[in-house]
Amino acid sequence: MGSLPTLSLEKSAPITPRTGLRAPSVSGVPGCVPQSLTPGLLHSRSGINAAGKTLRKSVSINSFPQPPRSEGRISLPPSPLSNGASSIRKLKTPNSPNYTFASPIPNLANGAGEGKPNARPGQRSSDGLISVPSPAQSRSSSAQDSYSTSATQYDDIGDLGPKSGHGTSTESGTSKRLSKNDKTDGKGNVIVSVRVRPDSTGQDSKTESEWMVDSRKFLVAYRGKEGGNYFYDNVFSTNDNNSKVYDHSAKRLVRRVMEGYHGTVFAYGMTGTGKTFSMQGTASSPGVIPLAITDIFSYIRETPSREFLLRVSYLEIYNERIHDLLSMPTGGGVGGNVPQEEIKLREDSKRGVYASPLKEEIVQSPTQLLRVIARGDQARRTASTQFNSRSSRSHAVVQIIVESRERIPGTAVGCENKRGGLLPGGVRVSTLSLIDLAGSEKAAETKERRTEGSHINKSLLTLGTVIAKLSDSKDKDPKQAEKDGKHLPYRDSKLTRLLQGALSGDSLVSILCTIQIGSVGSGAVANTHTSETINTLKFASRAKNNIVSHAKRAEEALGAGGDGGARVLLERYRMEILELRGQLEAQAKNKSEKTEEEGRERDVEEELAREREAEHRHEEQMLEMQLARTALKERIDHLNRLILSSKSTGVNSGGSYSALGMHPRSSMVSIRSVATTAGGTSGGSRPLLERTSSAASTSSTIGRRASGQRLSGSAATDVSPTEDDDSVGEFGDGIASMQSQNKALQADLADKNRYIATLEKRLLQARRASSSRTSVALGSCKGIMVGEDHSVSTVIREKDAEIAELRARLDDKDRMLAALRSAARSRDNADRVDSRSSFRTSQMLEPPSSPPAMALPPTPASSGGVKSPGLASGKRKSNTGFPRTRTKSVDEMSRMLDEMIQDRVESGQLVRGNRGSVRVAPSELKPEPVAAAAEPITLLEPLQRSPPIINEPAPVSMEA
Ligand SMILES: Nc1ncnc2c1ncn2[C@@H]1O[C@H](COP(=O)(O)OP(=O)(O)OP(=O)(O)O)[C@@H](O)[C@H]1O
Repeated sequence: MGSLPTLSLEKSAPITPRTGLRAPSVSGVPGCVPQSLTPGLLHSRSGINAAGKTLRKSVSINSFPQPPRSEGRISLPPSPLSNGASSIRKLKTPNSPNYTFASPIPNLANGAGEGKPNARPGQRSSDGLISVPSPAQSRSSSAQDSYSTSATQYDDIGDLGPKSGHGTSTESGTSKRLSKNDKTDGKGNVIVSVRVRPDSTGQDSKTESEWMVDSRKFLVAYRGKEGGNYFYDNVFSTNDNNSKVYDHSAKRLVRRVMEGYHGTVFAYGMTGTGKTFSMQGTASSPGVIPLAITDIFSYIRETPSREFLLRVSYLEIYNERIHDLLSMPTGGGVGGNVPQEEIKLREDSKRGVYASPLKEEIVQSPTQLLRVIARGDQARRTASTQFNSRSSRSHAVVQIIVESRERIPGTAVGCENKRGGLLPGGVRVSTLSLIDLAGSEKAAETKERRTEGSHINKSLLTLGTVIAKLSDSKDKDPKQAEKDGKHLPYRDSKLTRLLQGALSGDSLVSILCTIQIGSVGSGAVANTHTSETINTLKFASRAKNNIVSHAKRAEEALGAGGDGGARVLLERYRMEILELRGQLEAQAKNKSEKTEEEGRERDVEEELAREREAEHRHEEQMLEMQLARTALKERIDHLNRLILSSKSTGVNSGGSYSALGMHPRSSMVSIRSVATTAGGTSGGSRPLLERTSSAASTSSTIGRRASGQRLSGSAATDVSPTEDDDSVGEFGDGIASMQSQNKALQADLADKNRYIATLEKRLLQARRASSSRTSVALGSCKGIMVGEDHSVSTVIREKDAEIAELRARLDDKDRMLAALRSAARSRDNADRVDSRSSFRTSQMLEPPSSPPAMALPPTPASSGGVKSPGLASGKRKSNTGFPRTRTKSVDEMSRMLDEMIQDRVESGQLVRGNRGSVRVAPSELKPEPVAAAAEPITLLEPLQRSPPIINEPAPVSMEA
């Protein structure tokens, strides 16, 4: 109209954020019976209808107050709702002969026919529903009070209930039905509904008498100035609740969106007429958005043959700027915004026009989706206006993007075929846009409201203009018309730009226009209200007439490539899942291989360690055995020498004196070997060495010839066995030699005991170590150490046997030693007797001039009967420092002894050997003393490893 009325506006309250779904400010609507229009009652009643009562819906056009002129008033842009009248044909007034209020609707005043008019096929029942059975596939919504009756039809839907007879007509007085071409020209894809909001005051109003709302005829009629009949796809009376509105205007569209079509539902109307109430509803009466969400998830549940992925975005266009409501802090409101990256509208050949960058949240449940939307509602701008204390000051657009893909039977996530991870058919993407437009308003008090109103009105005006121009190109493809130079001003506002796809035919469209025809206050306000209502009705009519939708099912995007494909999250996620699964499998494979390799390495290392340990143990055992064997061998040699020495003592003594020269040497050898063998393990090494020197000194004491040579260093060991044979006792001092011999033997005995103790100790240690290792080995590695354990135990047994044997030999030696001591004592006694007699004899006889050759050992020094220099000169000096007088008497005694021996040889009592040795003649042998010594020799026979020293077969003879 171009002029704005001067209105007495309420003071605008500051803009506050919404709190989600709002409770209705008007109660008493549910439960009301549908209005019915009875001509007789048109002028009698108004306001909210009560149960069982009819409503007056029209008043006399003459009583309607004229709107005030607006000259010189606020220069807000003209309301688009009042600006499009010129572009459409004028409605006929109620005076038109075709317009009648005398509809064949039964009088419901008596209640007889309440809700049950004489329904004819194809006509609505009293509640406004078409009496057509629901199609078989029609699903009942899970929302309360949902209906299963189809509300409209779409171009490719042959199975939906026919409703084509109830279209729209703006021809006054003519209930023009949709032509049969509606189905083919795409009009069936556009649903236009009008909802009448109940009067908030409940007061009678003259304006109501001028209106007639017949939901059964889909008619809104105005009898005032510029009056006419308006037919739509749906007309919802004040009694119709949100559920019914949804079922008839959006339910089918939502289903089609789930099947792959794009769908747009938007609410249009003057401020405060119930757009937000219809779109959002309340907790007790959910609106289009929550009911659509419920149906979306119901559809997903009922369609196991496909898999779905849902994303949601929420934006608002406020003052011609796009804001992302999901990225804004809740409760921000105007002035409380944090700076956002500017969101621009872009166009894509596959996506059409879209806002970017825009946050999209993936949702998996109705509750989650509702929470996301409620969060966006919190951030949406609202303010108090003249007609609405919580007026939406922006256009709000909820977009639910539905991705779906056919699911191959038997394949769940993770069981995809290996053919590149793609399933036949690809992914289908469709979008459901649910738009709550800001309400147009005529004037505003504050500058802020005026600015908002200016932008709101401008965008709504552009929307009206676009729709009006669509009429001119409705016989053409809108895109083709665009090419032909038919300019459609989509770009003149963000709203029309965003709705371009829907308006140009790519989408199924459902437009819900809200009006209020009740009392709205003063006459001026009422006039404005009526004007806006008429403009809304005209907008709805134009939309129904002009928008032609050629919506087609969205193509399925194959793969993740391309512009469209890149946006298909379902496919991207699938590819990502496949990729991640591949990585996981590769990692698991690597891990298992690594584990196996580590296990193998560990096994090899353990095996090596075991081998090393076994080798080490074996070496230790070998070393111990070697040591023990060496010690035993040397000990055995030593014992053998001792035995032989004792034997040779008996043999070489010739019944007189033992050849003690053997003892020092044997002792030295054995002691040295023991010391060497025992090494550091024996604490007795020092005493043994000391013993060596003492033995040497003892030897030197009793040594007769060149004892310095014999006792010096290794010379002792250089003495050949031949020499031993002839090394008879050369000392005349039998007492000293026997004592020395006894001492040496005792020392040897002590050494022997010590050595055996050491051996036992070592064997014990070896046994312990072996047993502990064996037990460990058996515990950790059964069966592996059995052989070793067996060998170790064998060794231990052998050692035990050797020890037992050694002990037996030791006992033998002890016995032999006792026998020797006994023999020595007997000999001492005999020697003392002989010495005394010899001394007496020497006093009576002249000593011989030459030493007896027979008694000398066949040493190099004495071989050939040559006297030693010492002996010859009579100046031999003992190494041990014996007094010369003593040496001399010994010499004399020896000489005498030699003479005596010579005498006995001559008398046949003694027999001289080939090499100068003497022995008792067989006839003179006395068997008893030999037994003690002979037995050990026999016992020790197995130990003799060196050849016997005794060359002569003569038995051992020891004088008692
Ligand atoms: N059909 C209805 N039944 C009951 N109450 C209604 C109905 N329609 C709207 N109302 C109430 O009217 C008031 C205004 O409604 P609503 O905010 O939905 O209007 P609007 O068209 O969205 O206004 P605006 O454009 O200013 O945002 C709310 O309190 C709402 O509860």
